[in-house]
Amino acid sequence: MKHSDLLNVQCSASEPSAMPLSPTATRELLHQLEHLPNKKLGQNFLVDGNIVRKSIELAELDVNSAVVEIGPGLGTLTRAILASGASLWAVERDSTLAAHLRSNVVPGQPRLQLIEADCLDYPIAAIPSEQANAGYKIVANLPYAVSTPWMDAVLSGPLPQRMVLMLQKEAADRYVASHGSKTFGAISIFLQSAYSMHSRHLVSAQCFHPAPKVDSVLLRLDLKETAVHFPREIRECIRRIFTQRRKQLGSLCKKESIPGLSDWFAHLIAKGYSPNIRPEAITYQDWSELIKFQ
Ligand SMILES: C[S@@+](CC[C@H](N)C(=O)[O-])C[C@H]1O[C@@H](n2cnc3c(N)ncnc32)[C@H](O)[C@@H]1O
Repeated sequence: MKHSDLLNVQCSASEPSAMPLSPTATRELLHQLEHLPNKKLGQNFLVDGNIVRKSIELAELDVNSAVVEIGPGLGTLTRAILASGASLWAVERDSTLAAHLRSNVVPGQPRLQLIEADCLDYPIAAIPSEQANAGYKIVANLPYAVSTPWMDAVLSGPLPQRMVLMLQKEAADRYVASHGSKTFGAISIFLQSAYSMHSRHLVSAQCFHPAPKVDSVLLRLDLKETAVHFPREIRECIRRIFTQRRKQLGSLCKKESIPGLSDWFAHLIAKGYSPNIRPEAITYQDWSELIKFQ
């Protein structure tokens, strides 16, 4: 994936009144709730209207959309998703914030189903499987600490048609890394085999309260028509191989018992790869061919 479409999104000056879209309003609301932002839960709340609008615009939502949100927090993005007419399934782990959402957002919004749970247990909230299979989108300002295990869980399917995600820049870099780079790994292969990157925007720390100490990126990913979905045992095998990424792929393949692995490796050599090739030097397209050898 190219990084040439990395754009900056500026924070906005004016803020709609219905949402806590300023650091002051957010501080006041947190004070009313007697709640201090929890660092471990990545509680950096969006306080910028431009970023909220940009997220909704990128998601292209309408009344027919089924959306999953991870970590609705104070409900800023949640309200904007609902204003599009979409139906929303959300999962929030923090009990104070879940109670706030239940009393302030859920009652007026029959299109919102909120569960208080860990997104690693409910990676696509509790969206019914018929709805998920019929097509859904994910829009979320993610808790950064769990974004990669959560993404791994999402990629086990059913796959969303589109994801508009606020992520720590380092995580986004890994997801869209090209082969041969130090950040290219198993998650890059799984994600890029199923999704194309539509756009990537750098987001200023000032767009959050409290301002995070890491850089943030708003990423839109669209499901490919030819999406490759790796079965669990192959994903685990690739993950094991990448724990020894500097070793030669040929010797790593010999240690694995996945059917078809040695045939796939022979196919790579026939295509012109060196027998001494390392896992990180294989393109995600060639990794995704592995499923044809099962
Ligand atoms: C970056 S904040 C986003 C809050 C809100 N969506 C916004 O944009 O202002 C991350 C949210 O995820 C919640 N969270 C953290 N870890 C979680 C987990 N494992 N499962 C579900 N929610 C989690 C936090 O409590 C917080 O509300």
